[in-house]
Amino acid sequence: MMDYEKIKAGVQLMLEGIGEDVTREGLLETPDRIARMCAEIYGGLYEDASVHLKKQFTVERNDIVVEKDITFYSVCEHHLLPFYGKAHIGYIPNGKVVGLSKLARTVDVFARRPQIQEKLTSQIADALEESLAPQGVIVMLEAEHMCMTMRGIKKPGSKTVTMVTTGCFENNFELQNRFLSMVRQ
Ligand SMILES: Nc1nc2c(ncn2[C@@H]2O[C@H](COP(=O)(O)OP(=O)(O)OP(=O)(O)O)[C@@H](O)[C@H]2O)c(=O)[nH]1
Ligand SMILES: [Zn+2]
Repeated sequence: MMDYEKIKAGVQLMLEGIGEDVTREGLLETPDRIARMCAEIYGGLYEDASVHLKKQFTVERNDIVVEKDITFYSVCEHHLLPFYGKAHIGYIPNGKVVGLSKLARTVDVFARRPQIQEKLTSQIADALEESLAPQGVIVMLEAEHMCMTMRGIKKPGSKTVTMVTTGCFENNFELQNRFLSMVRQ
């Protein structure tokens, strides 16, 4: 599990490093606050998506399922700054579906870790692929990276869009376009 004492010591060192007075009132509890926050924003490190995807329902028809505009917050592993936006997930079942909330839970399991957007996108797709064995999965993420906006190149409003396809969505542009038009509706 997470080592709160290490996190607190690290935060204290960083504050000292930037020249802050760690004994002033406003900062006194900050290492502890950040340790508690880490449990929340990096809690996905201790979660297994397959637990959420275990319960499945049988369906008679294998029509496309799309869950779109799933808000997510993650942290870029290069700068530890937030990136956040919307996840859109589509799949074509193979006789089984999962509860809709479980798609959003799967996004959270992988978003709540130090991440890069490409890996987050493929981890979501792989988890669905493995647990559900559908005919195909498509995952698209659109996000703003604070390391691109508040520092460095400073390009507010720029969006990073990533997409991963598996199975029947791979190289099938008609199916991909169907998903995209449902997402854009
Ligand atoms: N591929 C990818 N890159 C990311 C993501 N989040 C942040 N980055 C980039 O990671 C790169 C790290 O580059 P470095 O050159 O090592 O770091 P840096 O000097 O801080 O880079 P600048 O942001 O250009 O100032 C930057 O180009 C970031 O824009 C992500 O989710 N995916
Ligand atoms: Zn970054």
